[in-house]
Amino acid sequence: MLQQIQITDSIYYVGVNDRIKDLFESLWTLPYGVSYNSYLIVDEKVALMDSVDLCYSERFLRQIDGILQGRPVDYLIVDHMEPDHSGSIGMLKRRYPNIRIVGNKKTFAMMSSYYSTIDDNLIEVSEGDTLSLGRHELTFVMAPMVHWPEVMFTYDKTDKVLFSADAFGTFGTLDGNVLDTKLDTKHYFEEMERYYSCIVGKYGKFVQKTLEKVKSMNLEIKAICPLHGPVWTDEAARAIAIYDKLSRYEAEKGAVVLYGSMYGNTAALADTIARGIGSKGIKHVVTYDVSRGNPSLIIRDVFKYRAVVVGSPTYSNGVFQPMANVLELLRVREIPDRLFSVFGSCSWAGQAVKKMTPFAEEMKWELVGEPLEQKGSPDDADLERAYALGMQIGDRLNELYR
Ligand SMILES: Cc1cc2nc3c(=O)[nH]c(=O)nc-3n(C[C@H](O)[C@H](O)[C@H](O)COP(=O)(O)O)c2cc1C
Repeated sequence: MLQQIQITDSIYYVGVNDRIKDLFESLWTLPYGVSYNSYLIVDEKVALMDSVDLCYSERFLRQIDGILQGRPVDYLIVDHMEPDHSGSIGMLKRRYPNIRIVGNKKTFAMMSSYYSTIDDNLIEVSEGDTLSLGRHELTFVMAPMVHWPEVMFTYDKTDKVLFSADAFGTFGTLDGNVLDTKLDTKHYFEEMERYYSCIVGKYGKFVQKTLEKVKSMNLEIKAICPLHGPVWTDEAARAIAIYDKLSRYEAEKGAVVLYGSMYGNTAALADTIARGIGSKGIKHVVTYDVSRGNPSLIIRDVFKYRAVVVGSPTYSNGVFQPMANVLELLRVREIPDRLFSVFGSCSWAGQAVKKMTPFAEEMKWELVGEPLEQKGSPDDADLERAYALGMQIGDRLNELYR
């Protein structure tokens, strides 16, 4: 029989890798692919923890069959309804007609909207409810908005495993192994920052609430099983620390310089401002051309660094569209407490700088320096003003991170 991947004596990994999807949520690049994780607890009763994207149902069911050898799945625990995890519920229901589906009130409201035919054998649970599988006892912990409103965690008291839905998840397929102790975790941790910022980033307050709640429960946790990426055992504390830091929006000393440019004028200002910042000893200055830069890296870096500097040419009386798109991506994430500076270029009637400047107020960010706009190609005086703006940003960063 094919060797199965075990997390504990009676918990198996039955997830799948996706290297075909090129954009997660049709937005975020996947250079290392992504895994959809699911876990099987084999006891007197069998429980399956979430499912996988519909495209991978067949492979998923084969793995389950390989472990169960004809036994049915008794319970499907739905910690998260997003289609990359709930997509195979219909297949499971057809394969195991008596399967009982466990979720909370919000889970089932969503289930009826996504899969209207799945309406029987539902077990509704609330905060703190338990379910015994025989030896294993599962406790349900609500984690609303740790991505979606219906999200819950499931804690297995017996093996001390926390099934954490999308929390502590990361991009990247699971190649060769599943447990952190058996993987080179370096790129998973890098991808974790990008995953968190783009996927969960808007919901920092809710992540904090759930982290505090789980902490106050004093659970002994030997393994965290998220719905994407490695199972965290030895490195669980590091994964928790990253989620904690990012959900507090804690920024490092550094600047992200974002610009759009058709003919190089705004680009020249951007490089000059970046040098001004660097001249003050700021080592982390990351500059992106927003027409080409990967939006997920831009968002990740705005989560990471304190200063955000944006530059745009005036385009048809407004902000250059690629920059407007980036500002919108940042706006919806409601990242607090950043420094903000604005610059731009125009030819006859500048509008971009004027229209971008109120973004500071909207986000409650601190505006550093005078917004800078020049006409046509920047001359020496313009470049000197740009350099001085960069120095001002560097000075402010040095003040804040003494
Ligand atoms: C399609 C298009 C629309 C523009 N619209 C305006 C405008 O409404 N007002 C203005 O002052 N300049 C306008 N400009 C001029 C640019 O803002 C100006 O050339 C600027 O310096 C370009 O900066 P860049 O070299 O960074 O692309 C427009 C240019 C183009 C190509």
